[in-house]
Amino acid sequence: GRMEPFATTILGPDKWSDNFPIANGPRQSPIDIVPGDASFDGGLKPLKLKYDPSTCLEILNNGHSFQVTFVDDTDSSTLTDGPISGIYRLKQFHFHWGASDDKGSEHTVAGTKYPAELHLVHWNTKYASFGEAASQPDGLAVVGVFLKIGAENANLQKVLDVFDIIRAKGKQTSFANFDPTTLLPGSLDYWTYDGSLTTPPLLESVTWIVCKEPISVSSGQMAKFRSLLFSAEGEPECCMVDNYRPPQPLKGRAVRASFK
Ligand SMILES: CCOC(=O)CCc1ccc(S(N)(=O)=O)cc1
Ligand SMILES: [Zn+2]
Repeated sequence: GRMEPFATTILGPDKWSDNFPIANGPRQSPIDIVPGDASFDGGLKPLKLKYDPSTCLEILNNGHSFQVTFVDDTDSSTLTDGPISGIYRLKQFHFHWGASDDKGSEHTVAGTKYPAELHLVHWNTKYASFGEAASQPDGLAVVGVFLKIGAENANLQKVLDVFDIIRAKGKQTSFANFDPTTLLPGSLDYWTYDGSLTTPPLLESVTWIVCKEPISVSSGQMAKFRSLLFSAEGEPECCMVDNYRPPQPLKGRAVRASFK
């Protein structure tokens, strides 16, 4: 059946290349972002994120993270400008996190790991669907936002409050009228580079847009993330933690900065 990318009992990131040889490809994600090596590009536009909360549909535990999915049959929730051209539609957002506050993000900044990282996944409407876009070099655009330990995040809490319903793999529940804009940092300064999905199928179709400024999360809220399970009901309980892929080789790619 479908491979569980992170479940410790099966295959961790080091084994993915057996089934997905692209794991050793030229544009894999995540990467370590070295600010001093990023080149400022004055041609990069500000990100334009326009989200309609009424497109928010449900929240589910898919066995390797939890994700909030959106209705994407119209241009109601979109990403435009920034480093991309055209219109990309929001499909879902999800997170990656660690077993403790000293790790959990996928991208790192000069080697610094954050306790978690938010991914807002968008697909290029020049293609017919997410699935088709996911196989194209310009098919997807993912906005990454780091989470840093600090004040409790009231907007994030709205998501954490339904965790008891989706604790086990395969559980889902309706989740309406959530505005993902409330999870964005004050500044939308970003780094951008050409990369991939960070979990199988690891397709090299993602324009990565990583925000420089983190949002806050309290240590107690991080503990709530860790109450989710990789395992399904009736299976031995396996805490959903460390569902992040470590940084991958840059292989000559340029990382551009939208800011000086
Ligand atoms: C074509 C089927 O492909 C999928 O379902 C990929 C889902 C998927 C979406 C986003 C990401 S991430 N962490 O790179 O933002 C990984 C995997
Ligand atoms: Zn992700």
